[in-house]
Amino acid sequence: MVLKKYNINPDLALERQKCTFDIEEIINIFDGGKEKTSQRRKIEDVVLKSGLCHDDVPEECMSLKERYENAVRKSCFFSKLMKTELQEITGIEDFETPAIRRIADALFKDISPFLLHLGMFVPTIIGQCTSEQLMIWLPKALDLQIIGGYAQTELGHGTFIRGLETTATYDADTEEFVLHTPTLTAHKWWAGGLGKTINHCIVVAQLYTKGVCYGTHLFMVQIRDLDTHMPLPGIKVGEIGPRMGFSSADNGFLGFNNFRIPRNNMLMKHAQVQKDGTYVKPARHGKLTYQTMVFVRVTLVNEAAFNLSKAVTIAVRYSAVRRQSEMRPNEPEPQILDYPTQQHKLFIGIATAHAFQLTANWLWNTFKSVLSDMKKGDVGTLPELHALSSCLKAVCTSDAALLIEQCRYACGGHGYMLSSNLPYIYSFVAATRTYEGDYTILLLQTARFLVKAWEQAEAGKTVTPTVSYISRSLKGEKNSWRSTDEGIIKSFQAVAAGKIALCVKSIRDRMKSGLDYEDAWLLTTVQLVDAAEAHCRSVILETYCNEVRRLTKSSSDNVKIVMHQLVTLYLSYWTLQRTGDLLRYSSISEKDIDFMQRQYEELLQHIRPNAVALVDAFDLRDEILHSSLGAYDGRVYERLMEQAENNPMNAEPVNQSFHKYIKPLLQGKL
Ligand SMILES: CCCCCCCC/C=C\CCCCC/C=C/C(=O)SCCNC(=O)CCNC(=O)[C@H](O)C(C)(C)COP(=O)(O)OP(=O)(O)OC[C@H]1O[C@@H](n2cnc3c(N)ncnc32)[C@H](O)[C@@H]1OP(=O)(O)O
Ligand SMILES: Cc1cc2nc3c(=O)[nH]c(=O)nc-3n(C[C@H](O)[C@H](O)[C@H](O)COP(=O)(O)OP(=O)(O)OC[C@H]3O[C@@H](n4cnc5c(N)ncnc54)[C@H](O)[C@@H]3O)c2cc1C
Repeated sequence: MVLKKYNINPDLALERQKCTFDIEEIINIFDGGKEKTSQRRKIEDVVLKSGLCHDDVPEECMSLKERYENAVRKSCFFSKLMKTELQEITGIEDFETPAIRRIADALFKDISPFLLHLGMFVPTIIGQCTSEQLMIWLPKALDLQIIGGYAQTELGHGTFIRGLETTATYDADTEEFVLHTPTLTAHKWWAGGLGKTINHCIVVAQLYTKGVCYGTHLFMVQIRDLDTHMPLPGIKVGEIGPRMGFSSADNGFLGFNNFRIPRNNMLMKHAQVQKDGTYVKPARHGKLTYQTMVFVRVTLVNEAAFNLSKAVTIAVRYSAVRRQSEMRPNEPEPQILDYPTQQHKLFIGIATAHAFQLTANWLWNTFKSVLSDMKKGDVGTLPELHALSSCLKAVCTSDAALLIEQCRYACGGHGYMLSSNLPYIYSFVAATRTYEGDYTILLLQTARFLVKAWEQAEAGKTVTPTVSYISRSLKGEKNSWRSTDEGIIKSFQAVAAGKIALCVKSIRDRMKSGLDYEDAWLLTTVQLVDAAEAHCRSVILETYCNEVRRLTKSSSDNVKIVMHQLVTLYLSYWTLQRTGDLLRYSSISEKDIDFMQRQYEELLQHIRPNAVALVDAFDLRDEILHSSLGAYDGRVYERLMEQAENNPMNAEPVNQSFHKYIKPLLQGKL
């Protein structure tokens, strides 16, 4: 759609005049510096000027098939743009993924069918191939001569990877693997792009050689003819059917009937099968084939932050424009943003988007540093990365989904319109809580790490920095509540330590009463999930505070003030959300809680004048927001009417169903 130009809504114009800080300063902080902001904007200009974002009919009014075809068209032209013009016009050689990621949303209200190609296929090639394999597949994948996906999940198993049923049996005579789908439940299910788009995919299958099963391994499989795109003989492939979101991502199913691939198509960076069928197991760590999942979990924290920032921008701008009810008799209707309950719904969204974005950047740096350790042969930091990426993925996607839904509530009935874009943003983020490891499953992974860390600390061993609070707790350090940033973080750590201690005690007590470890663990899993979530909260709170302090060192005083107000709001919000835990595990008193409640309410008032400026500082162009409620000019009603008028349902004054059914019904002739 072409966005009509309107004058700025007067309420929104006034809001912007109230701003106390330099918006550009905050934009630069989140982009990683002035230079990066300017690069990102250049990339956005190129894509927006390309005409690629235009749709003749709003995406939501297209059929599923039309949506898919439209998304393929755009994905192809966008890929071409990335390879050619973007590089030439901007002169930027090393594309910053966040900038490309952000502008991709100007093209796709839903999901690109190429998402998995860039999101998992290419990263798996990079992380799992030998250098010879890399030279064969990476250039082709980057140049889009082949398009791929990642087919791990099956109809019968997603979480439990060891339970996957697809087999890859080595035939030493022909030096090939035979891929086979032995049962209905062994069909690959869900892989993005698999239904109709991709011609290659990474397949996760149980490896058999010399009659022995060595567990799941990764294989590069061509599934379609490169010229005709027909499925190759022995391949059954298709789309799984309509879903809550991901409508244009053609998630697919895949079955193999004794389908043969060359030996060299097993990705052999970590484990190998030699020509004679001898299996060489990974030298360093048994779970290195899970690396792409760790990578995606890390990027999903960023996705949570980005999508939440979109939702809260829409809802805050709308709330500044929308007037409803009265605060006092005979006074004009206030902007709904003036209601403290509305501020309570929304300002935590702004603070959370900041907290998650800074945590995502920190986690990304941790990921890079672990990769560099692993390149040197040291896998010692991998368990901590796995524990961190698991809980952060779980908690950030889950919180973001809840807060995005809260943004929709904050927009009343209009938030329910697809043109608000809030339902799309929600359905995308809701899926991130499940895929790449379900919420509960990932928290249980973190819990394993925490229980082990507890046991290590108990044995007097040093534990890694993110769990050093466990050692302090074991030394008997008592928590004394202080309502400062540091004091609150320490108390949240005391909560996490207290919960881990109780889990360890429960497991031990249950074992003393005769249960084996597995049953004792199983019966404690409700507490274990809770403990892992508490640990994650303490990590987010600490990272957010540290990063804001670090990044605003040379900022102007006003930026320092407003960024710190958001930090304090976040800390106060979570204190009030977790008073039960804090009363149990820290020395917080009722008086302290009253103080925190008052502080929280005062902060809502302090942040109120800067609310619109704070969401402007996410620097999200209208074309990325795709929202009738959230455009920069605040012309909400004009856009709602525009989208109603453009609705294909209104193209004819009388729908044919009147003549076919209603009229006969009215006349008693049906
Ligand atoms: C246009 C530009 C666009 C740019 C694009 C960028 C944007 C990106 C955004 C989105 C793109 C992606 C879209 C993705 C769509 C979805 C894809 C998918 O969902 S793929 C499928 C994902 N599936 C899963 O995540 C399955 C979850 N299950 C598991 O991970 C595992 O089964 C398990 C639950 C972890 C259990 O595994 P397993 O049984 O094998 O292990 P255990 O016996 O439990 O554990 C043994 C020890 O191993 C440790 N462990 C487990 N996993 C890991 C790991 N990954 N790394 C390191 N260590 C691991 C585990 O903790 C145990 O340790 P110990 O306790 O024994 O020490
Ligand atoms: C939009 C979307 C896109 C996807 N894209 C891909 C893709 O490209 N490639 C791919 O391979 N997969 C993909 N998936 C699949 C996804 O990874 C799985 O759905 C996900 O990992 C969850 O697995 P599951 O569906 O088997 O759920 P299940 O494991 O069946 O989970 C169902 C419930 O059981 C609980 N549960 C299961 N096991 C345990 C346990 N041990 N302890 C306690 N509770 C348990 C879970 O917590 C959950 O509440 C996609 C999924 C979606 C929704």
